[in-house]
Amino acid sequence: MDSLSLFFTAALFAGGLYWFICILGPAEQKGKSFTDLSGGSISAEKVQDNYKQYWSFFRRPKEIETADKVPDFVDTFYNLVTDIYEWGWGQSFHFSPSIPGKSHRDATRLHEEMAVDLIEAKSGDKILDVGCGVGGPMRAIASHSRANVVGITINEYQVKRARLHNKKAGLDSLCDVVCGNFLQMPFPNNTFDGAYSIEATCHAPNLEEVYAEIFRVLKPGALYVSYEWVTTEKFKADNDEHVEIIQGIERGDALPGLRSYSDIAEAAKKVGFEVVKERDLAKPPSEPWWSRLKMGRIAYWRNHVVVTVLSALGIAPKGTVDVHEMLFKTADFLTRGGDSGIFSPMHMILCRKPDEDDK
Ligand SMILES: C=C(CC[C@@H](C)[C@H]1CC[C@H]2C3=CC[C@H]4[C@H](C)[C@@H](O)CC[C@]4(C)[C@H]3CC[C@]12C)C(C)C
Ligand SMILES: C[S@@+](CC[C@H](N)C(=O)[O-])C[C@H]1O[C@@H](n2cnc3c(N)ncnc32)[C@H](O)[C@@H]1O
Repeated sequence: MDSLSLFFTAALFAGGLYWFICILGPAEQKGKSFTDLSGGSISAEKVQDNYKQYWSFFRRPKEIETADKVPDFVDTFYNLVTDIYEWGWGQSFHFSPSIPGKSHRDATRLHEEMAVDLIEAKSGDKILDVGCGVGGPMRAIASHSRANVVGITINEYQVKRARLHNKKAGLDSLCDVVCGNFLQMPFPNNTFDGAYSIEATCHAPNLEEVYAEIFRVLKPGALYVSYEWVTTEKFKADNDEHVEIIQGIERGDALPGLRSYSDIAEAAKKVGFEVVKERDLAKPPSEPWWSRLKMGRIAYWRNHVVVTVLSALGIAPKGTVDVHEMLFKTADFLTRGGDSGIFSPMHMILCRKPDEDDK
């Protein structure tokens, strides 16, 4: 080959590689590059073992009897997936209805702002984010309302990431993050002027327990909104395909058993909340929340190749390929859950803690 052909072949190869890695598919990002995918707080050599432990625990969620072990395994799950989520999805770990003509980023922000508008948060208020991830929603909500937001997550690595992002965004004076279990929160009674949880309380083995804890830390009269993962009225427990989809979602998302939409308000009322509003935000006229998952499919293949190469080169921990493959399959179950209408990740409930004099 003469040097000119060699030059053009190399240029073509480099261009193709650049297109494959950097341009193809949604590069949501980020702050997280594919070259620094880690196992969160788990050391690189233990990622594969932790993945195996996670998998054997959540493989049959309906059979989980030791509810007290769930938070630890959820913590392991987030060590395994946090970097991949940030890399392939962004800093907000939740879905939102698609909005024609708007980007995913804008649709995500509007879904987050709706939560804070529902709880009427305003400048100077102290608001709790229950299960805050790396703080995408917290930052959007703090800049929209100028309220002070305190987030809690079980995962120490997410605390580190969230604090870093808060600082970079210049929002660290409004946003604070603590590591802890939302079933036993390190806050005194009657601390917060409002609270929200976005696709997080689905990890609680018992919804009443987490709602009771949120009720305890809210001031009387304060509002709480939650976007819950639920099976809808279309889910039929005697339909094998429905069961397969729901189990697939539970396994790939660290859920100790999905709840029915009809259990949500019941749990809220049991702990003392007054239910102000309840609505499945996935229902028409909302556009499908799962179209973003469907559209990303080619990029997931690209990501799979990238992760496999990085893992073979020892840049990403061994086990990252397994975790990525699990997420790949989960995306399919979630899409089928959306297409069939048997599952919603945004069943919204707005509650109020009654005023002292309402008693
Ligand atoms: C609320 C929860 C998480 C919801 C979503 C943020 C995540 C659910 C499934 C995740 C993903 C699936 C496929 C991945 C893809 C294979 C990879 O290449 C890039 C990242 C994904 C798109 C990843 C991103 C986050 C999700 C959409 C649960 C846990 C309660
Ligand atoms: C899917 S993520 C959603 C994060 C965030 N709400 C968002 O939308 O970006 C779920 C979050 O719940 C947190 N979580 C799950 N179980 C928890 C527990 N027992 N205590 C505290 N946080 C928990 C996880 O650590 C994670 O941050």
